[in-house]
Amino acid sequence: MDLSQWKRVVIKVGSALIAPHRKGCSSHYLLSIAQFIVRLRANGVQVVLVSSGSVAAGSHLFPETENVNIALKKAMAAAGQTEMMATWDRLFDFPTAQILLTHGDLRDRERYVSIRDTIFSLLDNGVLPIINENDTVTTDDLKVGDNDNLSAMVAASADADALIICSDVDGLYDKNPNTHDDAVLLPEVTTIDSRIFAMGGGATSAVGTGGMKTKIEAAEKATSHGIDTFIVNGFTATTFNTLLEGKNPGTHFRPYAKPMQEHVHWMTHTASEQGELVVDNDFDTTFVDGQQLTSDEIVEVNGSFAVGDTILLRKDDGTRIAKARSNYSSCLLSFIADQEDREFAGEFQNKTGPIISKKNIAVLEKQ
Ligand SMILES: Nc1ncnc2c1ncn2[C@@H]1O[C@H](COP(=O)(O)OP(=O)(O)O)[C@@H](O)[C@H]1O
Ligand SMILES: N[C@@H](CCC(=O)OP(=O)(O)O)C(=O)O
Repeated sequence: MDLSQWKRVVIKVGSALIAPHRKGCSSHYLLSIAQFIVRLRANGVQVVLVSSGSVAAGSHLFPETENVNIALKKAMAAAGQTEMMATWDRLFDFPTAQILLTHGDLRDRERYVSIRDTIFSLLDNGVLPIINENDTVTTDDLKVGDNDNLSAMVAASADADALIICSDVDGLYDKNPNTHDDAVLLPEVTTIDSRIFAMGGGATSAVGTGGMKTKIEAAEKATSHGIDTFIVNGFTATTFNTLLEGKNPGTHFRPYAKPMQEHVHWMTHTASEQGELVVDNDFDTTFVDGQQLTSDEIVEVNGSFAVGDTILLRKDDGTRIAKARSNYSSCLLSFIADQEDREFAGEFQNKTGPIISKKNIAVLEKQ
């Protein structure tokens, strides 16, 4: 871990640190995080903050504690968000900016690029971006659902060197330390595999979302982009002094030695498929030597997608092969795949170009 190499860092702060008693925001734990941000910036490191806590911060404004439905949670988020932003803003003597996002924004390539450009413009002008999910407008289909995964998507979009997830525990343990006295902390994780995923349970606090499961998912997203990822305890000020000394105070997930290319990473970890192409079971999945998918190999076109949308390629037996950018709409693909005259279909495709281009294919490793 070499802090002097960090140019850009994303720090994610969990709800328990923002509103520990659900009586509005408290700056109690945020002070040491704010000091850490100030020190990093003084050392020339650009910082992006992903802050949870709008629901936890706003809940005290609503007397209803039983039957908290989705509409009420959204109202808490709307009210808590301003309180949370005001609390952060008071802690800094430089400007802050609020960015509220949904998965619908991040999975759209144009909007994703626009978000990235905005983050860079803010950073280049000394403004601290503070990001949260736009809870009031999300639907099941549109939301990321937890800020751990959101912070990893943000870290990838901002091309960060490190992602620091500040939580209410010291890091990843081999089992939940809140329910197992014999749980052991893992200081370092080099490979995120099913064994690591099996360790991560859900949240046990009243305010957290996702627990360790979503933090491990976030670490997988970030490390595959080449980003050093840490889960640390945000309750203790020593955490941040240790980080500034270049030491790891929690769990360090090592980045991939060979990170994915940027657009392949986005397709794999951020974009969600708008439809799917089902291909023959004997389809060669290596995509080598300029080999191209032809309409002859398409068994079925599912869903409705436009040119440029991300689609899933899967075999007839259900095996997920790859995510790719479609150069054809679902209508056009159905049309050529349904042609009985295969020569016409072949010629049509030769003239129109490849259905998917090699540079826009993200092969899914876990098949
Ligand atoms: N293997 C594990 N190691 C550490 N914490 C775990 C583990 N499994 C589940 N957890 C739970 O994850 C919680 C942290 O996640 P969460 O409550 O979502 O916090 P945050 O608000 O910081 O995102 C811990 O308090 C703990 O209860
Ligand atoms: N967007 C939500 C936070 C969701 C979330 O992931 O919370 P946490 O597990 O505390 O990071 C909010 O602001 O309340």
